Amino acid sequence: MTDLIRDDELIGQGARSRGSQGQGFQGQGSPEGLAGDGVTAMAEDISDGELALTERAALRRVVGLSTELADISEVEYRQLRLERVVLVGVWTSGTVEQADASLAELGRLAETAGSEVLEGLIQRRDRPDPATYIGSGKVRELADTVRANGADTVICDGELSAGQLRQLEEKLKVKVIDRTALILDIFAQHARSREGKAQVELAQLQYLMPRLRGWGSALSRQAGGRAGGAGGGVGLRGPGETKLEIDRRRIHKRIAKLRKEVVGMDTVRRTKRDRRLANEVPSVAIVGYTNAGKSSLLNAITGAGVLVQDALFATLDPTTRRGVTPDGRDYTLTDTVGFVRHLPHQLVDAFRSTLEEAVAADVLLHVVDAADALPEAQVEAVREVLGEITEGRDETLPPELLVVNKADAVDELELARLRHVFPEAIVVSARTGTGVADLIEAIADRLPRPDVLVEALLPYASGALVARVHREGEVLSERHTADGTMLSARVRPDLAGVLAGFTTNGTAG
Ligand SMILES: Nc1nc2c(ncn2[C@@H]2O[C@H](COP(=O)(O)OP(=O)(O)OP(=O)(O)O)[C@@H](O)[C@H]2O)c(=O)[nH]1
Ligand SMILES: [Mg+2]
Repeated sequence: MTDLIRDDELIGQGARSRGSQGQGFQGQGSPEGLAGDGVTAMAEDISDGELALTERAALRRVVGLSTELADISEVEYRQLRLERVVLVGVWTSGTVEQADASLAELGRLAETAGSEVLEGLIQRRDRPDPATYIGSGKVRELADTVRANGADTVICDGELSAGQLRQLEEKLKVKVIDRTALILDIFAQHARSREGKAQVELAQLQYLMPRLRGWGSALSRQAGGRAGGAGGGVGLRGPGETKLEIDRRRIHKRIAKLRKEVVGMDTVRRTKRDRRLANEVPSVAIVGYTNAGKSSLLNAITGAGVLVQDALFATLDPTTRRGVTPDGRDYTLTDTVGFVRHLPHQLVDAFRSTLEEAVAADVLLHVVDAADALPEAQVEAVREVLGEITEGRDETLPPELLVVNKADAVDELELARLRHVFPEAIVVSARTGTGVADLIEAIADRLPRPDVLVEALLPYASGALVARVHREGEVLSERHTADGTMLSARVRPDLAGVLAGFTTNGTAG
């Protein structure tokens, strides 16, 4: 970011100055910035299931290098190839802080997608201009900013129509994408599982359908237009330019096929889940805003090595790990894809099955980032999407356990404020471990209790069964007698059935 541009209507976004808690634009390792702090921070424990972003980014970079610019050095390449973007937002309602935070977030999203953010502009308007998103007079100022900074892409903080995108591109002579395309692009880069990839492609095609005619044409006329070619750059990866050119019917067909695939994969996952449910292992789902520290908390609670990165949408595939309560009961803990303000509805639809799984858990662990500029807005955005998922169904959301994370990253004053705003929340730091023990207790408290009271005398030869009662049930008393272990416990019906085989005199019934 360079200087602010300020006048009555066009308000510069001094995003760098907002970066005190690592929420600004600087220092966040973008996928291209391979030596960035985010990347090194996660280097130690990456589970097999989720290979590092580093690897994906590296691959992407090498591909570009070999196909386009094989004869120049990597540094030169990166300067040429990295999108240099200018952000622009229309501020229609809310406070100036909210408008700033939205654009700062757009900047982090852009960096996550591998772009370099040069400048951010916000225009105060009652509503976006139907033709050019920002007012036509301001388009010229934006064009000047673009030229002055040598930018090659403009990213708009909203969802634009095909007409708006086309007109802006014609006037600005650079590629124009919107927030939705950017988020879809990040998802396309990050999706790893077959299901995740299908879900993202589906969402991208649904986004592209109404925009097929026109958008991008302004640029393809330009010599070396960046919207075309291999990879297409930010906002145009995934289905990409070649698929843009196939006709609607074929896209429709592809969408139908993907839908079917997603449904099929959903069935597989449901079966797995049902198997878990049949075992009646209680489940906890971690939900929350992207980068709130969900994966870090999963690691802190279970000791798992799930990918953690200071990048948005590091996690796209739900990961399930085993957790144990302090009194030894098992439960499952599932990490989920993060939420973001204005999560494209195409993505909500595409990820519905994944999110539904979270919503079917016994407890929702809702993680909020204390160090965010607007933690309350994070909570609101997450609850909104969760509400959308259960909308029109008689299913209700599981009880929510709100967790304020990154307590180490804010001062006492802000912590006190958050405690006041969210009196029910548990305040933790996944990084230092503060509060994690309390959190584990709180989870244990909220898990459904096994409800069949049994007394059984288990012969010493049945040590494995004793261990199982400890793991799955709640042991009320345990005595070692001459005949075996005398247990009084609350267990779930299936285990009660097994234990019914043992009378209190220790013989199998
Ligand atoms: N200071 C501080 N940083 C934290 C804490 N917990 C997580 N972080 C950092 O926050 C960033 C995001 O953490 P993740 O666990 O990947 O967050 P996430 O919610 O899983 O993010 P996505 O999967 O991208 O949605 C990483 O850089 C973490 O190191 C904490 O308690 N304190
Ligand atoms: Mg994560």
